[in-house]
Amino acid sequence: MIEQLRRAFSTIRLWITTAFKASPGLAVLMCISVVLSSVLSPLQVYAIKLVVDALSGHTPIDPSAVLPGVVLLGVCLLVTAVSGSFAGPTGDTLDEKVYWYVHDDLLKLTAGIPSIGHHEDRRLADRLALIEQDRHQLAGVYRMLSVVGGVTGTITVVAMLWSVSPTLILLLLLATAVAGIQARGWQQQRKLIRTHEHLRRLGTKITDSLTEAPTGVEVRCFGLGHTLVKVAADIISLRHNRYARITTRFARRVSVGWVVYGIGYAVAVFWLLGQVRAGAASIGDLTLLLLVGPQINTTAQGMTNNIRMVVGALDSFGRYQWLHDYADANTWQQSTARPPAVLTDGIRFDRVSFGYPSAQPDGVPGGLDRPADASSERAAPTSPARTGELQPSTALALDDVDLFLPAGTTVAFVGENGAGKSTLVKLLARLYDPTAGSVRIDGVPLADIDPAAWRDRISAGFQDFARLEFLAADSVGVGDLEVRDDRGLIGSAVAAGQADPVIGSLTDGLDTQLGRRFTGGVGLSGGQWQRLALARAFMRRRPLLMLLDEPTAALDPEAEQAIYQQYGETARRLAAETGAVTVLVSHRFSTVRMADLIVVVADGGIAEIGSHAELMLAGGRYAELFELQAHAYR
Ligand SMILES: Nc1ncnc2c1ncn2[C@@H]1O[C@H](COP(=O)(O)OP(=O)(O)OP(=O)(O)O)[C@@H](O)[C@H]1O
Repeated sequence: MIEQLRRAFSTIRLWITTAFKASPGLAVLMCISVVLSSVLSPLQVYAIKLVVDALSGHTPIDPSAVLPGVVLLGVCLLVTAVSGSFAGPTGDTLDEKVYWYVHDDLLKLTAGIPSIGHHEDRRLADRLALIEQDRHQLAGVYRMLSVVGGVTGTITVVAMLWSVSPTLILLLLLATAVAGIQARGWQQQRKLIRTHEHLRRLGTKITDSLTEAPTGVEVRCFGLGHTLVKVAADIISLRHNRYARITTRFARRVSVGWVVYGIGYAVAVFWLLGQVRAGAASIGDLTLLLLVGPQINTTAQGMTNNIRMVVGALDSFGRYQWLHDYADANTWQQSTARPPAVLTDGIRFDRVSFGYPSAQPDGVPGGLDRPADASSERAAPTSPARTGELQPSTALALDDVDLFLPAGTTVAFVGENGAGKSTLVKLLARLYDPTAGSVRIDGVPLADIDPAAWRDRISAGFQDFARLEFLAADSVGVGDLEVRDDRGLIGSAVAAGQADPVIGSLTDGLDTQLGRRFTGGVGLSGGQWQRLALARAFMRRRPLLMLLDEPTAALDPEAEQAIYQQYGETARRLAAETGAVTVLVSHRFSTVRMADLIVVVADGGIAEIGSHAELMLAGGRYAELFELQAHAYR
C-alpha cells in the first residue's frame, strides 16, 4: 500500500515537473489560460440571467439594474477572446516541446543502460511504443489543471441549477451516467491497445520487412510478398476488429443514453414553463435552464473526460516512471572499480552460467490469442532481477563454465552453431552480466568494474558489424572517441583493417558520406562495410582485450589472410605492452590453429581445451573437426 502510494506520488511529481522542465514560461501561461476558460463560460450564462431578470417586468428599463449583468458579460467575452487567441498556439508549442523533451529523455535512458539485455525485453519495447503513441497524454501539467477547471465548472452549473430548483440536479446525474458509459468504453479501448501492443509491433515489423532493402532481396527471391502482406493484414485486423467491436458496443449504449437524457431535458423545460406560468419561477430561471441545458451534458462529459484524462495521463506517466526506474535499476552504478593498467594474471570465468533475458518466460512474446498480462503494466522494476536482466533462465546458454584465459595469449573459441561462443564473447565485453558465477579480470570481478572504463580498454570486431552511415572518417574514427578526428590514427587503422582499397575507391576519400539514403551518399558492399568495421576496431590504442567474433565472414580470402596476419602482429605487440588477451571466434581451423589456446565449446560448456598440437594428439572433437575441414580443402 505504502509502495503504491509512493509510486503514485512520484508519477504525479513526474507529470507536474515534465512540462515545467520542458518549457517553464509556456507551462505557466497554459495554467492561467485553463483556469480562466473554466470559470468564464458558466459566468457568461449567469451574466445573461442577470440581464434577463433585470429586463423582465421592468418597463421602462432601468439601466442601472441591467448594468452589472452587461458589464460582467462584457468582461467575460473580452477575457475569453484574449485568452482563447493565445491558448491554441501556446498549447501546441508546449505539446511539441514536452514531446521532444520526453523523446530525448527516453533516448538518454535507453542509451545510458550499459547492458544490451533491454533491447530484447518485450516489456520495454511495449512501453516505449505506447509512450510514443500517447505523447499527447504526456503534454503537461495544464491538462491536470483542466481537472481543477472542470470541478469549478461543475460546481457553478450545480449552483445555477440548484438556484432554479434542486430537482434539476437529476438532469446532471443522468448526463453523468451516460458520460460514465462513454468513459467505460474508452477505458476498454485503452486496455485493448495496451494488451495488443505486441501485435501492432509484429504487424509493423512484417510490413517493414516488405519495404526494407536488406530483407527485400529474400522476400522477392522466395516470393514471400503476398504471404507476408496477408499475415500482416491478419494480425492488424485481429487487433482492429476487437477494437471496432468495443467501439460499436459502447456507441450504441451511449446513443440510447443521450436519447433518454434529451427526453428528460424536454420534460424539465415543460415543467419549468408550468412553474413560470404559475408564478413559482421567473423568466430568467427559464432562460438559465435553456442556456445551461447544453452545458449540462458538456459538464458531465467534461467531468468524465477529466477523470479519463487523469487516468490516461497517470497510465502514461506510470510507464514513463517505470522506464526511469528500469534505467536506474540497470545502470550498474555500483560498478566503480577501474580496469588494471596492464593485465598480469588473466581473465577467469568462475562457475559462470548465463540465460538470455529474452529466453525468460516473460520475454516470450504473447501468442495471437494470448495477449500480454495488463496487470503487470504498473509493477515497478525495483531491482535488476525484476527487470528480467538477471533472472535465472529456463534455457541456459552457458552452464557452470570454468575457464582461464592467461594474460598475453591468443585464445580461439570453436564449436558448433549455438554452442555458446558468442555468448562468452558478450560476457567478456560485459554486454550482459552472468546469471550466476563471475568473470574476473586479474582477480577483480568484471561486475565491479565501471562498464564504460572497461569498454575503453577493449577492442572488438563482430560478425554482425554496424554499418555506420557517417562520413567515412567518422565511421572509422568513432572506434575511439577521444581521437576520432586524428587523421593520422584513422589512416593507420584503415591500413590495419585492410580498408585502404575501400577509402581509395571513394571520390572524396575519408570525407565521403556513406549511405545511399543521404544526398551524395555512397553505398558499400557487405565486405567493404566489414573492412571499415575492422578499421574501427583498430582505433583502440591500448586495449586489454581484443574480441574478434567471426569478424571476417564477409571478406574475400586474400583480405581475410591479411587481416589475421595484422591481428597476429597487433596481438603480439599488445601482449608485450598491456598483457592483452586476444579472443578469436572462428569456424576456419586454418586460422584457429595459430592460437596459443583453443577452447572447444559445446552445449553451453567447455568440451576440450589446449593448444592445437595437444588437441590433435588427444584425438577428440577438435581433431575430428580439424581433419574434416582439412580433408574438404585437399
Ligand atoms: N539474444 C539471444 N536471446 C536468446 N537466446 C540467444 C540469444 N543469442 C543467442 N541465444 C541462444 O544462446 C545459445 C548460444 O548462442 P551463441 O550465439 O553463443 O552461439 P555460438 O556458439 O556463437 O553460435 P554461432 O556459431 O552460430 O555463432 C543458443 O542456443 C542461442 O539460440
